[in-house]
This record gives sequence, C-alpha cells and structure tokens, in this order.
Amino acid sequence: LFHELVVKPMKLRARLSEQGIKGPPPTMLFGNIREIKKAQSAVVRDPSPSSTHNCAALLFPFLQKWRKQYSEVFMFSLGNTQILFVNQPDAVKEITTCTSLALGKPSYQQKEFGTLLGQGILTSNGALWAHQRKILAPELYMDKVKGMIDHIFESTFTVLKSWKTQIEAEGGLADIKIDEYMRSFSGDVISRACFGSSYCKGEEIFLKLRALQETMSKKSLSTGVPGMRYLPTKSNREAWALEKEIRDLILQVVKERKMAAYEEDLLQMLVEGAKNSYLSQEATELFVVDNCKNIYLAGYETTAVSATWCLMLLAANQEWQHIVRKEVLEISRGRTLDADMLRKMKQLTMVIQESLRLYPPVAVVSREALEDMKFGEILVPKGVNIWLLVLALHTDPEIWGKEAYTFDPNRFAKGIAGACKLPQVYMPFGVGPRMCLGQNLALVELKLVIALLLSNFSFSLSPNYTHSPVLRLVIEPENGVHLLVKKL
Ligand code: HEM
Repeated sequence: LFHELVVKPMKLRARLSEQGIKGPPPTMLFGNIREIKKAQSAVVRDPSPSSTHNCAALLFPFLQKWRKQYSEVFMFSLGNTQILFVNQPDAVKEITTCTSLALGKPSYQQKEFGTLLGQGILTSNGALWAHQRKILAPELYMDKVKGMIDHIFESTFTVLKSWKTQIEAEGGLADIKIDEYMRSFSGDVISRACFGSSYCKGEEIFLKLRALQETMSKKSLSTGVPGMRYLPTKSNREAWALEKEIRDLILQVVKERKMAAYEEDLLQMLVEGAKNSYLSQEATELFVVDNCKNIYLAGYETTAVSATWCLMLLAANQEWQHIVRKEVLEISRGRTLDADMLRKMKQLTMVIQESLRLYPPVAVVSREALEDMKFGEILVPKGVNIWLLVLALHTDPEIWGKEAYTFDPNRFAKGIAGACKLPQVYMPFGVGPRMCLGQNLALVELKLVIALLLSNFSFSLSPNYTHSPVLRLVIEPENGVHLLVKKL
C-alpha cells in the first residue's frame, strides 16, 4: 500500500520532472484535490444568457491557472493518480493520432466507475476491449442506424405531442423546461436500439441506471481518495443495491429471450458474442450486463444534453433558427424525413457541429500509458494519465481565431478542416481507436429531433433560463434549459 500511495507516485513525478515538466506540489493522499476544489468554489458565475461560452474557465479554473503558471504541458495529482495535462498542439497531434493499444483508458476510471460500468467497453483495455468493440461496432454502422430511423421518429413524436398539448393548455405559448424531454427521447431511442421489442423493460433498467449514475456523481472528486469506494457509506450502499437490481433486470430479459424469437438488437449481439467466446456462465452474464450499462451510459446523457444545448443556442440565436428551419422545410417539402434528406441539411449539420464545439458533453479525453511511451519530445512513463481538455482545445483563440467563444456555425461552412488551424483538436466524439462508436446514431438522432422540432415550433429563451454550465458526468445546464415555445 505504501508503495502504491507514496513510492510509485513519487517515482512517476520524478521521471516527468527530469524532463523539465513542472506542476503544483501535491499533498500526501489528496494530491491536488483540495486546491482543485478551492479554485472551483471561487468561480464567479454570470447567469445572464448572453454571458460568454468560455466553459473551460468556469469548469476547470485550476487547469487554466496552472496552464499560465507552468506552460501547456504540466503535471498534477488526483489522489495517487498522476496526470499529465497536455495542451501543446504538436503533442496533442501525436496523442490524437496514436493508434497503439498501449495508450488505453485510465485505470482510475475503472476503479471510480466500477459500480456503474463494470468491465465493459468504455473502461476496459487490451484484448477484452478489442473483443467488445468488434461485437458492438457493426451494430452502430450507418446502415444499421438507417434502420433505426422509424424508432427515432416514434421517440420524437412523443415529445412533439406533449409540447403541443402543453402549448394548447397554456394558451398558445408554453414555458417548457426541455431537459427531461430530451432525456426521455434519448433514453427511448437507446432502449429500442439495445433491447428491441423488450424496450419497455429497457426503460425500467435505464431509470435505475440513471439513479445509479446520480448516486455515483454525488461522490465526485472525493473518490480520488484511495479506498473510499470500498467503505459502506450511504451513497456506496445505495449504489451497490441499485447495481444488483439492474443486473437482475437485464438477466431477466436475457432469460426471456432464450424462449422467444430471435431479435436483431444490441442485446442479442452481446449474448451471441459472449456465447461464441466460450465464456463461463458467470463471465457471460457479466459481459452482457456490463456492456448494456456501458452503451446506456455512453449514449443516453451525451445525446440528450447535446440536443438541449443545441436548442438553447438556437433559441438564443434567432437568425440561425430561421436559417435552419428554412433549410429543413425546403428539403423535406412536407414529406417524411429520411436519412438522405438529413444528409443534405448542411446548415443544420453546421449548427450541431458548432454546438458540440462550445458544449462538448465529454469535457476531457483521458488516456493512461500502459507502458512507457513517447509523444514528440515527451516521454510518458507507464502508469501516468494524459488529459486533453477538449473544452480548452475547442475554444483556443490561437486555433479558432479571436471569436473563439462566439456561436458562429458559419465557421464550419467548409467542414471541420476549414473551421480552424488544427482540425485534429476538434474532438467531441473523442480520438483514435477509442473514438465514439455511437457517432452515427447520435448525429442522426440530433438532426432528426432538431429538424422535427424546428418544423413544428418556434422558440426563444425564457426569462426563467439562467446560464450555468456545470460538470456532472457530462457538461450540463445546472438549472436546465427553459424555452418559450410556440406552435408554428
Ligand atoms: C452526442 C452524443 C455523443 C457524444 C458527444 C459522445 C462522445 C463520446 C466520447 C468523447 C467518447 C470517448 C472517446 C475517447 O475516449 O476518445 C465516446 C465513446 C463511446 N461512445 Fe459516444 N458519444 C455520443 C453518443 C453515443 C451513442 C448514442 C452511443 C451508443 C449508442 C455511444 C457509444 C460509445 C461507445 C461504445 C464508446 C466507447 C468506445 C471505445 O472505448 O471503444 N456514444 N463517446
């Protein structure tokens, strides 16, 4: 234990420091956690909707401070985990283009989110990860996603119907907090993709997973302290009970499946994949349960919060709302939207890209060097974690120009390559071999829900909206997004 908590971190820091890499001095056990919390609580927020889109300064004030103090490459400590922060463009390029499996997912994530994710695709490494990716990837290819469009329509219609009813009840203009609607939309889509015809059961599972996720996020940075996750604290006990309920529910669906007709959904692929791997009964169950949980976590909140931010930005920028609505109506001409029409909606794509630039749900892309690795001049010793702060890279004025914090979808008129000096820093869906598997599905979902909402309603920001992005598991609006919605 002494070696893990004291000797190993000191050795790693010494190897980084030999290369001239500096950073704030850590304290025993806590590393820099106290300083991080202090910087976060000192942030002054401007709640007016017109306040700047500089989320990096709001959510990671400590990183902004250390960047100025120690340069664009520095080290700090979360508990006994050593982090190398990299924001220097050449080094970022080397890391984002690295395809070696030795650059894996951090083991602290595995420990911290173990209850939530088990050993599924999101946090596993090496052969286990490669096996899981091989099974899941084909299920999310574009041709499969096209086959999900009908389901996505059904999920969107539920939102449209509720908004219409609410608007009528409130005399033609309703003040709607849209977050929960976007969540149930995204949850509904993912339930159907995962669980096919058993999607009602899927929704029950996902509600419990959401509760588990909330319990986990309450623990936040405190889990940087080694050993905390094993203690029978109130939130740990809650998390363990929910974990068991979720596992039992998923296995019940699998059992019912064995007696029913063949389904072509993600759950079926996982069951088949586990069967073909000749795993033990227990390992098969774990494989299926963990990956269902992983897909849910990866695809639910991320898509919901992206749709929410995008609608907030469209409400705040009426000219773009008109441009995109016009495009949607011109391309659809009263017909049912299909994948081909969505592909042609260029202005809509630009708005989504810009929204994901300013509010990428995943704020940090992190990796662990599973062996000693070299990126340009930097030698990263085995066991060190690398952090790329997506938020800062997405809004760096050196890369995006002096209007980097302004919402301007036009910057994507010539695609990502034309939008900035270093296109590899645009990474809302991550980078390299671990890039998001659900990107196609997410983009089709976002395009469809926004296109349908724009063709049915006009919206503006409600006086009840306060602008306050916070970092929970994803970057989300602290008090939700309130819109004034009118039927067209
Ligand atoms: C707008 C919505 C979404 C965003 C912004 C997003 C973003 C990301 C990011 C940043 C990563 C990590 C990549 C890295 O570490 O380099 C990731 C991984 C992943 N995402 Fe998404 N995602 C979204 C939607 C989805 C959906 C809908 C699904 C599935 C249904 C999904 C499935 C996955 C999976 C399975 C991984 C793990 C890939 C691996 O480790 O091999 N995502 N996503």
